[in-house]
Amino acid sequence: MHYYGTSSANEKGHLTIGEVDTIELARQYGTPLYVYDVALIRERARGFKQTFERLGVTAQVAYASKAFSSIAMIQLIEEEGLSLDVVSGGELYTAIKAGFPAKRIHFHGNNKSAEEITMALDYGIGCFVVDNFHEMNLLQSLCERKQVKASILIRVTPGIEAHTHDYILTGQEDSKFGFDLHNGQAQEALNHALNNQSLHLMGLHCHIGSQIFETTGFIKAAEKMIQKLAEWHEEYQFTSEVLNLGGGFGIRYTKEDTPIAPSNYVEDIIGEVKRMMGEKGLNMPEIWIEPGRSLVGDAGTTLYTIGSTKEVPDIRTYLAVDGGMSDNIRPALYDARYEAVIANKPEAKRENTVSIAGKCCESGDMLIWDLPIAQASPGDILAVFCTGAYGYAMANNYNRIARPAVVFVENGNASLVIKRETNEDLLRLDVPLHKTV
Ligand SMILES: Cc1ncc(COP(=O)(O)O)c(C=O)c1O
Ligand SMILES: N[C@@H](CCCC[NH3+])C(=O)O
Repeated sequence: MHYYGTSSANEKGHLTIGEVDTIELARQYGTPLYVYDVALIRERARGFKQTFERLGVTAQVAYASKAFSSIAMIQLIEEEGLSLDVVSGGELYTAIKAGFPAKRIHFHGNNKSAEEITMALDYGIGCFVVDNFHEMNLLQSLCERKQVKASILIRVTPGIEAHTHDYILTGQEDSKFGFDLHNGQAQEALNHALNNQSLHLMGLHCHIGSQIFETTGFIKAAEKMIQKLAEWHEEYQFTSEVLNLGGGFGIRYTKEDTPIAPSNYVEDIIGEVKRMMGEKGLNMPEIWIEPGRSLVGDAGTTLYTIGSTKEVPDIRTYLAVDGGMSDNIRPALYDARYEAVIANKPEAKRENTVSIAGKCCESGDMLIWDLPIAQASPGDILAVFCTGAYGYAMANNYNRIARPAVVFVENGNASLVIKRETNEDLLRLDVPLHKTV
């Protein structure tokens, strides 16, 4: 049994997180329920920050809030002194409502609308990560109209094939994101930005993908960007104030996953960046990174109540829970793997093998195939680990299933940070037939 963060078993033999009994949580808040181990999020945040401090490198660690965004989550990130990456008007609005300092917000996205850009300019955010020429022109004209100047990074695709699922690859040449670094697009973007009074070009950004275990891809991407920076320094006297290396650091979901510690990712990559910048005779820029999954992924656990069972003789046993692809679409979307235990007896011998089915009307709604598990009965609580990133964030109302609640636990206390949706909530945007609005 692999216990993450502050997880443990108490004297009743129940799984605890943040010194709170998960069975009590299930009873009090209902299931499905996302439970976040706040101490583990703090530990991860501090780990990233302190590594940069130890290396003597000026840095911004921007939490990629797409992994999990809520008012409380953003406030926690602010408490830990990180910056924030947002990718939509909704994430930006959440951040502002959470009281997050606009100057430490970086705005991403491959198709930001005029409304979103206007909103970001009005809030006075710190940086736009410009993805394409359409956005560059739009941003420029909106800045001119408002008589303001925007700080920008240019997002480049360095042509790196990281080893991860195809759907979460982003740095390869054939990608919808960013300016190609090698076919002249990035240079054209640089020229455009440098010749524009409304834009202040701070540097380059790249993000090669997600759930990556090796540092080689990050280092190769950095090498390609540094090579370009050296060429542009010579040709345009352009000095990059910032080099943003994106996020993508992998985490352990199952025993097959072998990530390195977050601090080691940073040490390895930054060591090489320093060396390469020195080799090219360039000043070390401020380094920005954007971890999402590695800050919150293993801090999240989903609690479900076990319901029906179906035996397919000589083939398998299906055990159904009261959630599924509506609260965790990752197995269906990426063939993602998870581990789980029965939370009321995490230490019990796992002598059975079952497959955990969701309750959606979809054969593909399977959370875990062939899970070794203790004897389970209806009413037992199943805890699925590592659902903290892209779990709630990608939750949906398929089959009109209401989205679960989210609680934060820390030092023996639990607090509700997102309420459970109700059936009434599901109707709040509906307009009855023949009624005009
Ligand atoms: C631009 C960018 N930055 C950061 C992230 C966060 O990635 P992860 O959650 O893998 O750290 C993503 C998502 O892959 C991204 O697209
Ligand atoms: N949502 C994806 C990762 C995409 C990250 C955003 N660029 C996942 O669950 O793994």
